[in-house]
Amino acid sequence: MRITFIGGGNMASAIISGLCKQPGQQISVVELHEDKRASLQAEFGVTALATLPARFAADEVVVLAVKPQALQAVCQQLAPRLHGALVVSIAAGVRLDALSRWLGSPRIVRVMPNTPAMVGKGVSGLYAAADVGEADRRTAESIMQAVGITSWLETEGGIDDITSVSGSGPAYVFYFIESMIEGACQVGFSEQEARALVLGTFEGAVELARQSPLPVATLRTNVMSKGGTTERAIARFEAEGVKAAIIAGALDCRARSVELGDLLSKDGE
Ligand SMILES: NC(=O)C1=CN([C@@H]2O[C@H](COP(=O)(O)OP(=O)(O)OC[C@H]3O[C@@H](n4cnc5c(N)ncnc54)[C@H](O)[C@@H]3O)[C@@H](O)[C@H]2O)C=CC1
Ligand SMILES: O=C(O)[C@@H]1CCC=N1
Repeated sequence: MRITFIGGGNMASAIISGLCKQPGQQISVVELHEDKRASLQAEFGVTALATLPARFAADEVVVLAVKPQALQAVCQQLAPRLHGALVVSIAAGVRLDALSRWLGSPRIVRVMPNTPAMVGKGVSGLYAAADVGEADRRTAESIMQAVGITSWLETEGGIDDITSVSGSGPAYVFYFIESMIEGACQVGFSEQEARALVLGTFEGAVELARQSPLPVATLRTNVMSKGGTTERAIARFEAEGVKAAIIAGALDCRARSVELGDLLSKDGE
């Protein structure tokens, strides 16, 4: 498969990193910054270009991986060069009606990936309009399955929903990890020890949650002895509204995705 990424930043690098381990992929990246082009080429062996190719072919895939705010201009440059190539957009917020208007093509799949794609543990949501063919759906799905698990969404609003869970979710988890590392350092562990202890604890807890038939809340209460140490920690989390804040943050995240859609799916100047 010939795949060209437009934008070679954090998310594109994460997907490329997983994808280039698969045989038979011809991957190119169009990236404005020379230093990023050099490192993408050196790290992943991909072809890195400073400008868009003159034309694509109908059997190629173009992945839009620039910031949502840059997308309209990129689509307008791409439109005369597409020649029927399949477009996969990973941009948050920007909706299919705007993308198809800017690209002059309805052959588009929207994908909401996440950065653990870099280690083959990505979670991606996909959505396409009803008139996008089965072969194009399978192509987009196979790209994302090369770097993790995929889930088709029934409505375009599902992309906003999944952004607030798995798209942005790694940042929530890293925030929790950062906080636990800071706590461990305050107890007296070195940064290195704290990192190993916290990451080991996360890995163990996730694996236990995955393998256990018990609800996650029961796994939590199983750690909390009556009158013990964990109970004291969780009581503080509850008193400080940690759970409520995480839920509210996820809802704010979803609202921002809708808001970006309202702002960016209009035609700019
Ligand atoms: N970072 C994440 O965890 C996720 C990001 N996304 C989406 O992925 C897209 C990219 O996000 P990031 O990778 O985080 O941003 P980024 O800023 O790291 O990467 C964007 C890249 O596009 C390049 N660029 C800008 N204009 C260009 C142009 N005209 N031609 C070629 N390259 C151009 C920039 O130099 C930059 O390297 C966004 O639309 C975002 O909504 C989606 C899911 C998760
Ligand atoms: O923060 C953002 O807007 C992007 C979309 C999902 C994760 N990062």
